[in-house]
Amino acid sequence: MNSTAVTLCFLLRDEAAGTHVLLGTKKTGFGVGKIVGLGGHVEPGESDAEAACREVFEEAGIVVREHDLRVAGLIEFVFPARPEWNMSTSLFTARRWTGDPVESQEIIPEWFPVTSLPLARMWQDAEHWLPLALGEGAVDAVIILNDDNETVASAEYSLRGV
Ligand SMILES: Nc1[nH]c(=O)nc2c1ncn2[C@H]1C[C@H](O)[C@@H](COP(=O)(O)OP(=O)(O)OP(=O)(O)O)O1
Repeated sequence: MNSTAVTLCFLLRDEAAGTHVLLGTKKTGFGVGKIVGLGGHVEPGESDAEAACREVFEEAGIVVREHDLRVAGLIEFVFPARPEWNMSTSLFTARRWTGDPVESQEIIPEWFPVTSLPLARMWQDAEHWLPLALGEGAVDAVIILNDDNETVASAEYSLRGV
């Protein structure tokens, strides 16, 4: 499958009210208007982990070190009607970082309880894989979108390391 390498990185913070995850409203580009994870394209010569750290800094001003990333899985997003949008997406979580989230040109960052994710405002497929990726293991998934490039035609996933 010819797909673009991208990353998503989910910062997790334990509070009295429970664990929260940093997501953000996309202001530009792919998925504009949706609440998404922080992340983006892996540049040539970069590892997935390097790209995740760079994107978190560019999109929210937060410094995450590679050794504080936990591998949370791999998702193939398949857009049969727009194969040029196909993405192979490395997922990470992190519980240690430096700084407070700041709005960037791309993202308005916001914390959400992991037990109350804003799924209605996210990509429709997120309900299938995001709760699993934020858990203890790692999720491997293949999400095939319908020709509207929004709704889910099929979602197959399995859990690693639980
Ligand atoms: N079906 C889907 N569900 C989802 O939750 N996230 C998806 C998705 N398909 C793609 N993504 C994510 C993966 C990746 O982090 C992001 C696309 O990368 P970017 O945010 O970098 O896109 P942009 O077009 O804004 O690119 P840049 O101009 O390079 O920033 O969209």
